[in-house]
Amino acid sequence: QTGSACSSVSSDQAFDYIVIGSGAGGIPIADRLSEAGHTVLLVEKGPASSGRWGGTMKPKWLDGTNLTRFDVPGLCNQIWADPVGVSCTDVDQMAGCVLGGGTAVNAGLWWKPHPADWDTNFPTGWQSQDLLEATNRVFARIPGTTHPSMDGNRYLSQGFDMLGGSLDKAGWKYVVANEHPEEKNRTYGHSTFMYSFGERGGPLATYLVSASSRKTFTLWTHTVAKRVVRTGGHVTGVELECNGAGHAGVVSVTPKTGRVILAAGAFGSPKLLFRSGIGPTDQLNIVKNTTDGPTMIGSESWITLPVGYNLNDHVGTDVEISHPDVVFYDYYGAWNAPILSDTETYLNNRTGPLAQAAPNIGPIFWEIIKGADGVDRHFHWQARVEGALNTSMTVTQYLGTGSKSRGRMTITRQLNTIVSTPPYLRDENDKKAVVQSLISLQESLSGVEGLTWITPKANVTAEQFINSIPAIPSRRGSNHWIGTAKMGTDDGRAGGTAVVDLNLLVYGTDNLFVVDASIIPGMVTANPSAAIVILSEHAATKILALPPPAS
Ligand SMILES: Cc1cc2nc3c(=O)[nH]c(=O)nc-3n(C[C@H](O)[C@H](O)[C@H](O)COP(=O)(O)OP(=O)(O)OC[C@H]3O[C@@H](n4cnc5c(N)ncnc54)[C@H](O)[C@@H]3O)c2cc1C
Repeated sequence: QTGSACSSVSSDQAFDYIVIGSGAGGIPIADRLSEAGHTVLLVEKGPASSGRWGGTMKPKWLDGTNLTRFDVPGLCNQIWADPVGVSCTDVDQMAGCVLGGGTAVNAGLWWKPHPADWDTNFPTGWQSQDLLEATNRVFARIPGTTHPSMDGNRYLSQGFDMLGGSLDKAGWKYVVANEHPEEKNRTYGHSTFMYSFGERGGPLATYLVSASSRKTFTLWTHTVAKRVVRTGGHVTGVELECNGAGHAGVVSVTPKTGRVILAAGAFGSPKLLFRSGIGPTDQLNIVKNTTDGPTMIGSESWITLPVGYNLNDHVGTDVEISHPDVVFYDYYGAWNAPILSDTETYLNNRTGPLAQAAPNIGPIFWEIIKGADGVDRHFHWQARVEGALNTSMTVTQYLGTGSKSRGRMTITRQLNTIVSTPPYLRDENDKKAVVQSLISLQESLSGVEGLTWITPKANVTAEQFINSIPAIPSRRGSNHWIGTAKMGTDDGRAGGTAVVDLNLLVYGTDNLFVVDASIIPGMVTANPSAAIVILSEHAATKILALPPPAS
């Protein structure tokens, strides 16, 4: 239904491609498809974020500038203090529902993937060799930086120096990570961020800028996609829900040749599939019993696929250490009561602590541990200056590539998505490797003068500690959700595990694709946004090469 504040979609308008969701997956592919000469509509349910796109959310000290909270690296953790109007309300996890999705709200960590990230879990055509060109294109546009402040200095680096120096003494090797993505075993380095010119940067400042310069590109914010409209396996348009602003009605794709790309994230894309009658029968029956029921596509046209299974996230384990050298900076305080000289240097030159990600992230370090099952498990450790004391560092261990545990997401009667089976440490060898990796860190830091372990305490073994933390998202979650519309050759309609094929086409359809974190078969080593942008680039090449659907 069209509400008064929503513009109705005109029925004579059609787009070659409709991309739903403007996150790490959606923006790059929308740009590439429009670059190829197609008409592209990018639909985003949230409001503008970055000032460049008309965003307005900001603290007082940014009044009079075109910057918002999303643009200033030092304000990136504001999402935790004040998520209202920014985070998704239909997902039981933290996710950005604004223009840019996760790339607008995240901490900007930006990693060139280790070759094993592709080679371990991805199928033919998606191996590290196949992804080289896409990787180069992405890093040419968004190179990332290890020193975001525009004067090249790193501010408040005491924590980095103490912890990095200690690892160095224990034999870990310093690397510039994105120059040597393959060196991820007992190595450490500075964080790399997608920031540019002292601001957030990333897809919003690159791909979206080039897309928007083309007449063929259209962006609709504040516009919620409800479902795709389809006849059998052919999608003819997208139904938009009025949520008080934006567009409403059914927007069509170009007859016969048009395509729809779901890029609404690891929860948003499955939700759209469920509401479009695509998924496991139990989930479709739930949707059938909601307000969607009367207009939902008939069960004779349902496409049964394992959407929502294969859910994964980095399993996170926080430890805390303290050292007298470490200096805390109150990044949360920078919202209401910033240090004036720091806002000045930031506003005047994009320098100083506010040009760096809160809460002073780094060092990052890596180790690979072989499990009893022979599988290499990649660990990514991420330190930040935050914790119980002013001299604390919280260090999060993430288990990535090689992890075997999986969970499931489902939908509720209220049409919210939930993590119904958390994916954490369900595999014994995952758990053993996590314990082993913690022991390895404890050993490496054992001789460091002045260093105190706050968590785990000295009288708790690594195993007891790991077992003591509940395997639930609030305690182990990393906001790196993937896998709910898995890519593969084993067609899920025939009992396989895959929802999309190697061109990211949803099985059982001829013009519906998924291009976001959902399609990733298994976890990558580090924070995943760069990997998702790379796969979006690669997907564009594949989709553009496909012949149009047979009419
Ligand atoms: C707080 C936080 C911090 C993070 N930090 C980092 C980091 O430092 N580095 C890193 O690499 N990764 C980080 N991540 C993870 C990373 O941002 C995500 O993995 C990535 O953005 C996922 O990309 P995506 O395209 O799958 O989905 P998203 O980026 O989530 O984009 C999905 C988009 O779809 C929109 N949408 C959803 N449903 C609909 C609908 N029905 N209609 C219209 N639009 C819809 C959403 O509003 C959103 O804009 C972080 C994530 C969070 C939440």
